[in-house]
Parts: sequence; C-alpha cells; structure tokens
Amino acid sequence: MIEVADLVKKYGSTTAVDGLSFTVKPGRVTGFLGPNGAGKSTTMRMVVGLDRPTAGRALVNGRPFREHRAPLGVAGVLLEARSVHRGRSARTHLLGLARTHGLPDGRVGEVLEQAGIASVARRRAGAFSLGMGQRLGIAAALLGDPAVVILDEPVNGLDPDGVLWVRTLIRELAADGRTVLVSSHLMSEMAVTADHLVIVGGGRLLADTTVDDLIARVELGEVTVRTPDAERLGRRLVALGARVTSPAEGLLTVTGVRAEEIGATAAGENLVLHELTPRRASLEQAYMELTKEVAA
Ligand SMILES: Nc1ncnc2c1ncn2[C@@H]1O[C@H](COP(=O)(O)OP(=O)(O)OP(=O)(O)O)[C@@H](O)[C@H]1O
Repeated sequence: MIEVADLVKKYGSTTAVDGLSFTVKPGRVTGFLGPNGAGKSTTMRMVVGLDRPTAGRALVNGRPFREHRAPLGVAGVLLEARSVHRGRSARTHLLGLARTHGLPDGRVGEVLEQAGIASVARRRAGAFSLGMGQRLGIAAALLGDPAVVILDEPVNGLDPDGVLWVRTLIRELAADGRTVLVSSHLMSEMAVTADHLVIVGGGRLLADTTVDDLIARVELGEVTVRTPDAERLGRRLVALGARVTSPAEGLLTVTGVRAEEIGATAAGENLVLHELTPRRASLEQAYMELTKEVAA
C-alpha cells in the first residue's frame, strides 16, 4: 500500500506537486497518468525517498520508504533515470545489488529470466538498447520480490514484444496481490493495463477513479440510431432541437438530445428502432474532457 497525503514539492518558484493525496491499494494496477510536467516523476521520487517533500508525506507499507530496513524487499522501483555502471554486465550489476541488500545470488538468474534478458546477461549494460535497459531496470526492481512495485514509464523505448511483456508482467504482479503503481503519459497504455487511475495535472489531483468510471462519467452526447424510418425520426428530432446527420441510409447520428428522449420520441410515433447507442468516450477523450474542465 502506498499512501500519499497532502504532498507538496516546490523547486524555487516552481510548484511541481501541489497538495496531492491518493492511496495505491494492493491487488490492482494503479495507473499514474498526466501530461508531461504534471508532477508524476517528482511524486514517485518522493514516495521512494529520493526527494524530500516540501510538505506532506508519502508512506510505503505504513512508513517512509527510507525507514524500511530491507527496502528492496518492500518496494521495487524503476525510475526514468537509470543508474547502471555502463562497463558492467547486466548480471554483475544485479549481483552487486543483490549482495548489498542481502539477497541470495540465485535471485539474479531468476529476474534475468523473468525480464527476458538471460541470454544477454554477460554483455555490458552500457551497450544495451533503451528497451534492454528498461528490462534490466525492471529486473532490478523485482530482485527483492517486493510487495510494492513502482514503475515510471516502463514501456518507454520498448518494441511491441517488450510492451506486451510489460503489460503481462504488470497484470501478473497485481494478480499476485502486489501493490502496483505505473506512470504513463499514454492514456491508450493505461486503458489496457490499469484497473484504477490517479490522474494529475499541474501537480494537482484531477481524478482518482476506475477506468470504467472515468469513461462513463464523460458523455460525448452523441447517439447512434439505426432505423428503417430514419427520415421521419430525423425530422421529429430536429423539431425537438437535436442536431441530426445521416452518415448512411437508415443511420442517424444525433446530438443535443439524450438516448432516452430519442427512444420515447420513436415510441410516440410508432417508429421501429434497430439500434439506439449512446457513444461512450474513449479513455483518451475522457481524459481530454477532464483536463479541459479543470483548465476552464
Ligand atoms: N530538479 C528539479 N528542479 C527544478 N524543477 C523541477 C525538477 N524536477 C522537476 N521539476 C519541474 O517540476 C514539474 C514536474 O515535473 P515531473 O518531472 O515531476 O513531471 P512528470 O509528470 O513526471 O513529467 P514527465 O512525463 O515529463 O516526466 C515540471 O515543471 C518540472 O520542470
């Protein structure tokens, strides 16, 4: 469990994080979403004790991350800036980490396998592609078999295979009952991986919600209607103040009246409907609406 309460971070006159509170629960994937500069990385750095909050607090499993005696076993962390000694092999890098944290050497082979980089484990990490480096970073995060996993933009630089691998891994970690916080500026990515969303903009909380609720709460206000009586129904709806277009024969796209009113109008006129579908927003559209509302 991660608890962030009234967290503030100022860099001089810049307020990177502005009174943020949210909780990340175990057993599900929480997506930490926001445009560039929203304060995601700064928040994650404070959660893992790499940055000191100006005010407020961040707790990992009940206490500040730095106060845990075996931090790698508590939380595994992948932050954007990687700190790998470029001349070392992936294996040596992980062995070094394991030994300084009192973890058995055997974990290294396991996480190399899990991250799909066992075959290149003896190559210099400095020669790794961005995607390989991401996999190595994730391997390091998993080394202590942590209950909490924090990944900052983990699909960054990965090829399609890698993206799929990260998605599957993230879902498995949550299914195992771990607390999983994953940041991204890609709404499309969060739509397929996250169960819960914490959305930030300008350092503030914009939404703390499920993916489904976020989509459901934004109405596009557009209804698709299929009917053999398109012309008559269209005229009736226009008379009610709706805007109606007909993209194909027997098909209407209606805005300005709700699906319920369209159904009632059709029933009142004895018109047959084959389809009456309010269009749901995509996560991306919902997100745009959300940030627009806040900016206004
Ligand atoms: N060390 C720093 N010194 C000064 N300003 C900083 C520092 N780190 C971050 N900032 C500023 O704080 C704000 C939030 O940045 P942060 O990197 O946390 O955002 P982000 O949501 O992670 O964005 P991105 O996806 O671009 O990494 C930005 O305006 C950034 O310029």
